[in-house]
Amino acid sequence: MTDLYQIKNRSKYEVLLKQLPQHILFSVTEKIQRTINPAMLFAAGYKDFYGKRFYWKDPQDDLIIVSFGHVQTLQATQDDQDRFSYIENEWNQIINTAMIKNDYLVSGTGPLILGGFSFDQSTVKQEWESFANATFHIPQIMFTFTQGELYLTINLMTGVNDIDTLLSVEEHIQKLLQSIDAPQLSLPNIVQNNEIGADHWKQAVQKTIDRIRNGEIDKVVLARKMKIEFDQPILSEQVLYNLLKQQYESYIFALEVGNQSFIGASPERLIQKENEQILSTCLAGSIKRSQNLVEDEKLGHTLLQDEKNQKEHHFVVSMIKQVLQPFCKELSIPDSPTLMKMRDIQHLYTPVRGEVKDKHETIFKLVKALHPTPALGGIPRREAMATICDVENMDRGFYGAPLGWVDYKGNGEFCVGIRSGLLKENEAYIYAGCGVVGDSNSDEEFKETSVKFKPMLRALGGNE
Ligand SMILES: C=C(O[C@H]1C=CC=C(C(=O)O)[C@@H]1O)C(=O)O
Repeated sequence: MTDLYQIKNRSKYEVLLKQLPQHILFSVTEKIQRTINPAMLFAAGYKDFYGKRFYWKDPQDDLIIVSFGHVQTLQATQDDQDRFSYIENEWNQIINTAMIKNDYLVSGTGPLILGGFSFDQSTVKQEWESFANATFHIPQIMFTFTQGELYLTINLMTGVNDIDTLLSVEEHIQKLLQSIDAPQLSLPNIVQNNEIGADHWKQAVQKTIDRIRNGEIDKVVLARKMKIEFDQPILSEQVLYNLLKQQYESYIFALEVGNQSFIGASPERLIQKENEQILSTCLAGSIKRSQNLVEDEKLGHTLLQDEKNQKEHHFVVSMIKQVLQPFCKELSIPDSPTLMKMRDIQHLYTPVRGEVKDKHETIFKLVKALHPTPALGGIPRREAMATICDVENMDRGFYGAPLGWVDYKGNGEFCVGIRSGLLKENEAYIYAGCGVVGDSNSDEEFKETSVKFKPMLRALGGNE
């Protein structure tokens, strides 16, 4: 049993809160001396915060964020609005009047917004009914695991009963810390497993190859989905535990919105910004892995030499370079890609580093300019998006979309939400796509998407 948790300086904050006007974000950050397993902490929030939890881990485990509750939701719902600028403006307005108590100059602490943008501004939401074109939350309670330390940020929007609110937040934290325990991990049983419209999808790929060969477009990324049904509701923590065990070299995320949860293990960074420094990733071009070391190396070598995959990759590198150049004093991009090896698949990988001209430029601007890169959309962007809309016959929702966090200085990080799925009570939808170019073959692309389903299928307890 842990000792009782108390907010440091609570009485000081109570005095302060009495003086603050209403509708102001009040945020305090403290360092706490406890050893906590982040996934168990996430699970401990099931009772009080189901539907309002968030989990984020970057590939190196440099930063892990676990949050509970929402003090404010920022959503873009209109189809004709610039959702990136809208969220940026809303967040700036909140920050401009906020009272922030954070003595630590540590990235990922203090008030943040957590969430993401949908892949496109689709009006048909299909299974994604709880997710808007942009869905971000300011959490009420947020734990940040970074640089070997643990930070706790508490947020509240000032109103009428702030002292009571602060007390109830303290109680919630106590309860969370006391209920950290190994959670019930056995997954529900799969009763049905359905690759939706497999034949239709292959035809769509062929149609796209024809358009590319006709010279209408250069590259389009096409995706498909599977629906998995369980005999009982499936919970974020059950899947999260498996992803953390099986895909630890990835970004691992879970964003709960009511009874839906967007969850995944993505190897792809869209953009990271910390003051002047930015980092983006070109990831495109894939081949399976082999258990046999020699065979696996051969596969990697084949991928590095393969013209079709090189072409797919090159479209991404040149677009990211073109988009980031105007923002940067300098950009550093290796001349040729290397391999990124994940458990089931290997990719061509090129990191892009830069130093921005204006350190106050927010990450929103970079996300807006980059999304979707040709690793998820295509070239030219507008025509590729129209093709996706025309032939894919599904709503991508948050699949393939920017997901991450932004702090009160405009810094943050977004991954690309691939190798992911949507949990919705007894159902899960999982998504996978691949780059189509002129020399693609629809059967081969189908096989590639089957490999890309594997991480989520395994985490859901399915046969891979
Ligand atoms: C669209 C996906 O992967 C992208 C990222 C890496 C490699 C890709 C490829 O080789 O096609 C895709 O561009 C997905 O996993 O659903």
